[in-house]
Amino acid sequence: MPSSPVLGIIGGSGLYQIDGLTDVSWRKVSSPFGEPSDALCFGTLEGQPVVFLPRHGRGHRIPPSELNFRANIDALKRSGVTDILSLSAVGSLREDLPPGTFVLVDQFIDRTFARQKSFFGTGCVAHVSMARPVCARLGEAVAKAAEGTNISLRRGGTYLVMEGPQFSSLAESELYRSWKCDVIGMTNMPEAKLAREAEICYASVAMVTDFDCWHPGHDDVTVQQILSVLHGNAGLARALVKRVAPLLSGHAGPCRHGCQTSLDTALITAPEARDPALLQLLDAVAGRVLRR
Ligand SMILES: CSC[C@H]1O[C@H](OP(=O)(O)O)[C@H](O)[C@@H]1O
Ligand SMILES: Nc1ncnc2[nH]cnc12
Repeated sequence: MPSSPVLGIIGGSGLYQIDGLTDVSWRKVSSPFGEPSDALCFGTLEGQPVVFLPRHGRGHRIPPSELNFRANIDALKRSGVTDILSLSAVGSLREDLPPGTFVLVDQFIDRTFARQKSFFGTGCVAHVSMARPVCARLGEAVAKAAEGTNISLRRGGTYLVMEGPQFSSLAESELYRSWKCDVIGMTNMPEAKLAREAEICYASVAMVTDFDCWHPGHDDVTVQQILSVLHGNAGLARALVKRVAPLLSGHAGPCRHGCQTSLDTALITAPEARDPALLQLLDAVAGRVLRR
């Protein structure tokens, strides 16, 4: 069980480093699940140990479908991370969430289909709950950190995760709006599922960069438009992270929402039927429950 909190930050498009870290060192962390997106940046932010990972790698080399989400989460777990804050660019599916708005996501609809979605498999099967995919304790810290700033933070929202890399068609965008989704992006799944399997608290701040393609009053989405809004927002995102970090020191003991004990009720494969080779891969992610 983790003793003191370590904050992991996954930076999305436009966020390839964070400011204000002391004792900084970029270190490669190996994972039995393959190559993480980049080296991890270890440091201290406002007295709090943090580990930063640029989701697409520095220079934005890796597209959403080719991200090795398992290696990224496994490497963060091996680095002692207890809480992950994801920062992501998203399109808005609602008139009242204009570009520049930050959404503290609390639900996801996973429409991805070409990704490895679990650490578990034949030889060790697990089914974790994703009913509440976001950690309420970490989410609360993010909301508190935004108070008194000029960040426009909307608490709660459903993030539709599409496969990409192409943006959605008008019919798809309208379909997701009819499902009452709030924002659309390409990366938070299976990231959130894997964080849950690895017993790491996960919260996501989705930064609206565009109105996707449904909005009659706006041009269709382009990368140029997304990046120009994002560069405007990056300072606010960094300020938010700086205020979240010290709040973690108040998080004594395991998360009461169960994020850090999610595997207690998830494993179904009988001990004698487990595959030793898979168990070895699961050493960091599930060692807590597999070793007992
Ligand atoms: C550069 S626009 C599309 C790209 O941005 C988002 O990524 P991230 O969540 O890492 O900020 C979106 O999901 C797409 O991958
Ligand atoms: N409209 C959009 N669709 C998917 N991913 C995005 N990331 C930023 N804007 C997006």
